[in-house]
Amino acid sequence: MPARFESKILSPAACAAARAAWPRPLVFTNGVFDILHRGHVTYLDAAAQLGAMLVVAVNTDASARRLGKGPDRPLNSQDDRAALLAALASVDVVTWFDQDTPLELIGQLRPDLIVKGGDYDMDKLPETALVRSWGGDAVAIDFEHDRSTTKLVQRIRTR
Ligand SMILES: Nc1ncnc2c1ncn2[C@@H]1O[C@H](COP(=O)(O)OP(=O)(O)OP(=O)(O)O)[C@@H](O)[C@H]1O
Ligand SMILES: O=P(O)(O)O[C@@H]1O[C@H]([C@H](O)CO)[C@@H](O)[C@H](O)[C@@H]1O
Repeated sequence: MPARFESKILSPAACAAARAAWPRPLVFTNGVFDILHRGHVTYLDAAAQLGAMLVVAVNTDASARRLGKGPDRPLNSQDDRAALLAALASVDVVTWFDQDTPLELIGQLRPDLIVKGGDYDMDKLPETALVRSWGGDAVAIDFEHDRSTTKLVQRIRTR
């Protein structure tokens, strides 16, 4: 019996087909989310409160590997990373992208707001100009918890 949250995980094509019926404002965020931590779930809850629906896009394993976060990263597969995100009450839909950036997917879904954590300067992201081109906006949510997957991996490795 699949867990109820599995139905939140949609392909990019399914998202593009469904988006016209989605409530607005539509909030979009993306990331690798390799080992989910308190910083992730806190910013995702804040992102969800900025609109009517939150879509989270994860990098495929191949895309994540090209980011250079570490030779053995991601540790968790795309499917597992998507499942953990889908299990969160603040997340309405999880999808994925195989490119180096979510630019193409954002162009297909046309969200009203794109969100990242406070480690990003949104004005430097190409996706910001894209979302602003149709009147949307881009915000970075300040960290409330000093966590990172890399730090967790390092702690596990040096125990
Ligand atoms: N401590 C944190 N608080 C709030 N948001 C965060 C935090 N860490 C990462 N984020 C955000 O979570 C999303 C996913 O980031 P990512 O998967 O790179 O997390 P990470 O912990 O930084 O991982 P890594 O250490 O592997 O880079 C991004 O939008 C990022 O801005
Ligand atoms: O988990 P991360 O490293 O925050 O996710 C990356 O975010 C990048 C960001 O959106 C700037 O474009 C993105 O390009 C990259 O593909 C990862 O999702």
